[in-house]
Parts: sequence; C-alpha cells; structure tokens
Amino acid sequence: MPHKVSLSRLKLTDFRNYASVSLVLDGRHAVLTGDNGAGKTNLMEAVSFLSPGRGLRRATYGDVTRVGATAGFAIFAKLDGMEGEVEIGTGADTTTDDSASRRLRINGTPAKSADELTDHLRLLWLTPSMDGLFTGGSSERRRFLDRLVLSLDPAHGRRASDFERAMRSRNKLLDEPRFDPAWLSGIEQQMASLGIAMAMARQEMLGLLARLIDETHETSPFPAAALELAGFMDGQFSRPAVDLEDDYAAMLAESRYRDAAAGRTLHGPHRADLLVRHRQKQMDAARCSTGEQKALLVGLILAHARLVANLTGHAPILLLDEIAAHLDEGRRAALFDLIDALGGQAFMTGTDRTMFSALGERAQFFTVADGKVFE
Ligand SMILES: Nc1ncnc2c1ncn2[C@@H]1O[C@H](COP(=O)(O)OP(=O)(O)OP(=O)(O)O)[C@@H](O)[C@H]1O
Repeated sequence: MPHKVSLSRLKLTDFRNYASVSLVLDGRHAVLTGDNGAGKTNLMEAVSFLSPGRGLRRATYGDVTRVGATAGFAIFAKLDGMEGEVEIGTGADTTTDDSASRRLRINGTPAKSADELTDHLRLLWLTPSMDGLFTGGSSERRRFLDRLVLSLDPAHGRRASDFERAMRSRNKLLDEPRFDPAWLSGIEQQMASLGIAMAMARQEMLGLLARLIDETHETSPFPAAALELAGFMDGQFSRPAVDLEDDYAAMLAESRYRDAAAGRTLHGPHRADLLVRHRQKQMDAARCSTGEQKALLVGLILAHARLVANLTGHAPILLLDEIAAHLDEGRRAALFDLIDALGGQAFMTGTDRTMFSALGERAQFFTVADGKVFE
C-alpha cells in the first residue's frame, strides 16, 4: 500500500467567498456538501494551490482574492506529506498589484520555486469543466496531458515553459525583415532539445499509463481508454533522442519562411494532440455519449492516480468535484471503493450528502454554506 499523504489543516484568508475559514481534517476523505454557490469548489481550488501553477480553474490571483479584501489572499495547510509533516503557506497581495506572483513558504522558509511543492504532495483533479475535454480543442487536451506528466515528472513544467519562451523568441525573430541565421539556429537547437524532451516525457507517461490500464481494466468498473499522441514526430519515438533532436532542428530550419508567413511555429510539441479511444467500443472518445465520456475520464484519472502511487510510493491527493452527480447508486458505491482502494485522501463535493452515504466511516463530512464550513 502506498503512503497516504493527507491534509490535517487548511486555513483560508480572503480566498474567493471565504473571509476566514479553518478546517481540521482527520486524514479520511473529505466530503463537502452544500447548495450551489456555497463555496465547495472554491475550497478545492484552494487545495489545488498546493501544487505549482494557478490551480484547478487557472484563475488569476486577482480573481481568487475575495472581493473587498484589503490585503490579498492566503492559504495555509498542514499535511503528512511525502517527506513527513510539513506546513505550507501561500498567497499573494493582489490589492496593490494584480500581476503579483504568489509567495510560498514551506516550513516557514521561502521556497525558491513552486516546483518544491511536488516534493511534499502530488495532486490530481477532475472537475465538471473538464467534461468537454474530448470534444473541445487540442490545447485543453495538451494541458491535461502535461498535468498528468507533471505529477510524475516535476521537471516537465520547467521544460514546457522554457520551450514556450524559446519559441516566442523565434517567432519574434522571424517577424523581423531580415533574420540572423546563426542566432536563429541557436534558438532552434534549444527548442529541439526541449521539445523532444517534452515529447518523450509525454510518450513515456502514456506508455506507463497504457500498461497499467492493460493490467487493471478487466476489474475496473470504468471503460478502458486507449491513448495515443499524434501531431508531432508520429511513430518516431523508438529512435534515439539525439536523432529526433537533429530532425526537429532541421525541420525548424526548413520551415522558417513558412513559419514567418504564418506568424507562428507550425511544427512542434505545442501542436501535438492526445487521442483517446473507448477500448471496449472501439470508438473515438469524442463520439461517445456524454456519460461514456465522463466514465472514460474518471477511469483515466483513477488509473493515473494509481500510477503516481505505484511510482512514487505516495498516493496523490484527489480533488473530485461533483464526481458522483450522474451515477446511479451501484456505480457510486463502486467508485467510492475504487477511490478508497487507491490509499490516498480524496476531496469530493456534491449538493446532497446522501449521495455519499456509501462512504460511511471512510469519510469526514462537511457542510458548506455562504463561505462557512461546518462539520
Ligand atoms: N473573488 C471572489 N470573492 C468573493 N466571492 C467569490 C469570488 N470568486 C467567486 N466567488 C463566489 O463564490 C461562490 C461559490 O463558488 P463555488 O464555485 O465554490 O460554488 P460551489 O459550492 O462549488 O457551487 P456549485 O454547486 O454551483 O458548483 C460563488 O457564488 C461566487 O460568486
């Protein structure tokens, strides 16, 4: 069984609709129920700030600061983390500067980078806004894919942002009337090494996930997904990375004029797409019913959670927003058993407490109302 990483304390100050709230958690799953607009998702969003990035809504820090607050927002959490007990404090003063970056303290010491959070916990989430993942644009799927990679390989985020930065400089250079070829090929080399590393990290994660789905799909109550990356270096990933880097650098050099005309870089990992198929039905996920798509997504997240637990030895914290809403009683009970069997702590929301009764003593129940939380 993996080690259970769990939150024991969560305090919010001026975060969304919470002026001040403090939760004491006992390590079991946390079920948050309450009316629409009570603040359930906001609480989960606060927990999602314990991972690098802008949380599960990708909001600006100005947006998450409570309307009317005078000094920005703050989140404090205490947890039994991957390296033992840890206290994490994060927040930003957006009242004077909306572009402020967030401060982060781990055990009282300022962290150099938000990546340090991944030493203590891994977080995965599933929210209703992800329901259109298979039918929407490829950028959402890439973001989803990269988050899955990030929870296994924390360096992935830095690689992706360095690649973006290099690509922006190249696009800018190509926009100039006469570009300097030596300068450009330097940037293209950098893009090639970062871009191939990114693509390989994605391939590797998908390979591991596919193997795990293979091993577990017969016992899973959720449909199995077949996963494939397409749109960049397709079918090439058994070749050595250095060869792929050379090919990609050559591809960039060749497409300078076309890219200049298009005003963007036409080839690269930023154009890849995650193709998902329903294995049992042999059907593209985009053509499955709404319920089937949701079931595929739930199955995918839970398989990934198991992968993270297997590879790191620590079960990730799961944030599952309205996950039980459209399931019948039997499926809900099966889902809760599966979540519980992962060995980690899950936060779950819903409007009705009775929907979670199958969890019984395995969960701590909270009622959320108007920015207040009661046990
Ligand atoms: N910066 C903010 N300051 C104050 N209130 C905010 C801020 N941002 C959002 N809110 C409010 O927080 C409330 C609760 O939002 P939340 O998404 O958490 O609800 P919920 O309990 O998950 O509801 P639902 O069941 O409808 O999903 C909303 O009414 C929203 O207007």
